[in-house]
Amino acid sequence: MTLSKPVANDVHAPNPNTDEIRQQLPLVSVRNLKVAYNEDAVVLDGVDLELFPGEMVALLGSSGSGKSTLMKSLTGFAPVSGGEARVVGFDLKNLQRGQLRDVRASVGQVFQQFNLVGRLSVLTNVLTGALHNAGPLNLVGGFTSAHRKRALELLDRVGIAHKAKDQARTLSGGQQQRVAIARALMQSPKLILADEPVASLDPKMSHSVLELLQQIAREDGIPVLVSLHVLPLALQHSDRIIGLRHGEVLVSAPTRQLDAAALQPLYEHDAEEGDADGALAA
Ligand SMILES: Nc1ncnc2c1ncn2[C@@H]1O[C@H](COP(=O)(O)OP(=O)(O)OP(=O)(O)O)[C@@H](O)[C@H]1O
Repeated sequence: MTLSKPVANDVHAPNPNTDEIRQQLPLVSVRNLKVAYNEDAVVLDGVDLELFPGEMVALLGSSGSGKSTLMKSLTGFAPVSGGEARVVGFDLKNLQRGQLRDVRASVGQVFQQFNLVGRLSVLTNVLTGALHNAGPLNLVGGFTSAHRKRALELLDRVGIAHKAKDQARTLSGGQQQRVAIARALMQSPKLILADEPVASLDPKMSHSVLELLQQIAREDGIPVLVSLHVLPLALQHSDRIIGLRHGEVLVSAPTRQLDAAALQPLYEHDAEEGDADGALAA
């Protein structure tokens, strides 16, 4: 059985829209960001990041460099201790009452461990994505036929409509990640954050899931920020790469200008921990 859906445009070719993309307003604009959990735990310092509609941006860095923290700061799960952070039109340092909920409703999230409810059907898992925007719905009979139609369309788009009635826990890892992506799309997100979405998948599935995210970025105009540990995957599946080292941006460039050697400094001095070797593996 193959999980690969035909890709409408060639995601292996350089994004033809790269120059036009950067003439639009960014959906994420972070300047001089500092994240400190406390005085002794400054995790990010002086980080700049912009995400534009339609681009897939890979976030690289060795373990502990701050990738997850940067993603968490964009949805208020890590504190913006200094600098500026604007996300989908909201100033995270000056949110009005209720606006944090609005930010989170606008940001689809995909995780390494999929975070599905295993005993529920695939369809119900996708439907839960609608809860972000839908007020007091509940899982039992609370969804409209329009919700169900949309969820089925999304399952078809990610290539697993035939699994809609199956329990989520019976699916393979690659299939579960596709369900998680469909659930994120059910939110009608303005931005997608994917924190190590392929770390639990084999190489073939990893390519397949990253192709899907790239396709969504391009076709829907949604920026996708994806953290990765494997450089060849980042080089193949992103328009731009941001590299963190000890909480600071060391690399920020279009992917076409980079190669493995240019990214190596992100992992230097960590070799004894095995991080560089792991990152360079295909
Ligand atoms: N809630 C917290 N309180 C204090 N320190 C934290 C907290 N969360 C993370 N950190 C610290 O922040 C640093 C960066 O962690 P983070 O999880 O962002 O790194 P990462 O690059 O995502 O790592 P990995 O690739 O291993 O997931 C680490 O030193 C970590 O111990």
